[in-house]
Amino acid sequence: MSNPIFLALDVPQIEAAKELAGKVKGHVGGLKLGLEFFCAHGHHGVHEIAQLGMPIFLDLKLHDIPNTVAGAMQAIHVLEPAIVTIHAGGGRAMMEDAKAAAGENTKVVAVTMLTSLDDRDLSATGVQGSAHDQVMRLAELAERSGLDGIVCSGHEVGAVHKQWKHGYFVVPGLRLAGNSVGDQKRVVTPRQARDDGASVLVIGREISRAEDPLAAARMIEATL
Ligand SMILES: O=C(O)c1cc(=O)[nH]c(=O)n1[C@@H]1O[C@H](COP(=O)(O)O)[C@@H](O)[C@H]1O
Repeated sequence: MSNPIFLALDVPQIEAAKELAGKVKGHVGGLKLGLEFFCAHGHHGVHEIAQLGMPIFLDLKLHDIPNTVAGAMQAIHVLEPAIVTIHAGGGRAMMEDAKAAAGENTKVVAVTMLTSLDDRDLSATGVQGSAHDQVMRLAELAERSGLDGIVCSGHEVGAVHKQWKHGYFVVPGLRLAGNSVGDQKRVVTPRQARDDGASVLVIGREISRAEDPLAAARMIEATL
């Protein structure tokens, strides 16, 4: 089984990102480049990181009208990302058009409810019900829209996996027991997420902010 860990390279400098990725090479299965990195370095930055030879997860969380999101997907086609994120809240037509515009080797996954939000945050946006209900609802919509999978927290991945047998499930918000959660609210351990059916484990600060990132990556790998 391939290593499910994707390291979130949430740093604005290319050299720092390369150095961090180089340190943990062989102990993570891929690299995630998000808004911070992409806004700073765009295609050039992605090419630089892709040279390290690991699968690239382009976490752009696209959310706009269908035509605009499809155009953005076409514009990143050339980068051949293994995974791209869009927001499920953009609705069915947006998700369908995003998938149609993506390269055939790119998995398009929809963010359901960010792991930094809890039930109270959801209610403050005017949405009724729990985080669990919201994730299940949006997962069903993403499946019907023809996407490859979703992004959700480890609190929901077990239930989503039962409902969507062959889905591809990306789980961030992962912490080792007792570690600081920071801005995350729906958190589980990497092992728990894996056992409950996560396909990809997104890990950022547990590795990137560790005194010894290689030791941290190896330790997390060993828990799986
Ligand atoms: O799409 C994501 O990757 C994502 C979705 C989500 O709901 N929560 C979430 O934390 N993420 C990303 O996962 C990473 C988590 O970082 P750490 O909390 O440092 O492990 C960040 O790069 C976030 O942008």
